[in-house]
Amino acid sequence: MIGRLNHVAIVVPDLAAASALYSTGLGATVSAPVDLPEHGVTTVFVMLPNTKIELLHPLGENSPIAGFLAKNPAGGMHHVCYEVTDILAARDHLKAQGARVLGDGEPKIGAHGLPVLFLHPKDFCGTLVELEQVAA
Ligand SMILES: C[C@H](C(=O)O)C(=O)SCCNC(=O)CCNC(=O)[C@H](O)C(C)(C)COP(=O)(O)OP(=O)(O)OC[C@H]1O[C@@H](n2cnc3c(N)ncnc32)[C@H](O)[C@@H]1OP(=O)(O)O
Ligand SMILES: [Co+2]
Repeated sequence: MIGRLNHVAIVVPDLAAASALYSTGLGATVSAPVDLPEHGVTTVFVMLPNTKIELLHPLGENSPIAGFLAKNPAGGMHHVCYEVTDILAARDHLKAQGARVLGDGEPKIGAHGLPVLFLHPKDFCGTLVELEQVAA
């Protein structure tokens, strides 16, 4: 059901410092920061030849990553995002097996303009999983 690894996300306390670490330090191509108020995050994408790294910082009052940053003040790996071609079929398949879909269970439009859903970390080996629907 899942396809390619779309991105690995890292929550960081300072987006500018993290961007510099990846661009100047590691020599990667790094995007400008983009605010996603619907998701309560600001994102920077690090482009790698085979996948992406998503640097995340909380945005607004009720950010879903505020608690994670409070617990991990230096930052830390936050989620992995796998591609699927039919996100509603994937969701229903996972729900039928008892996995918890976060939020209201309906896909939101994610950082790449495509539908995304999140699955509870306690149901996936302690790792928060994002699913992103891509073209078949
Ligand atoms: C848009 C863009 C995109 O790519 O398109 C994005 O990615 S947006 C990315 C940001 N959006 C999201 O993450 C949306 C989905 N996430 C959520 O709804 C929430 O973050 C959440 C429910 C996973 C956790 O919320 P929270 O931290 O406030 O809740 P709690 O503190 O009660 O956490 C419950 C338990 O899960 C653990 N826990 C929390 N976050 C994570 C994580 N990222 N990875 C692994 N474990 C985690 C906590 O330590 C705790 O464990 P213990 O009980 O053992 O202490
Ligand atoms: Co993500």
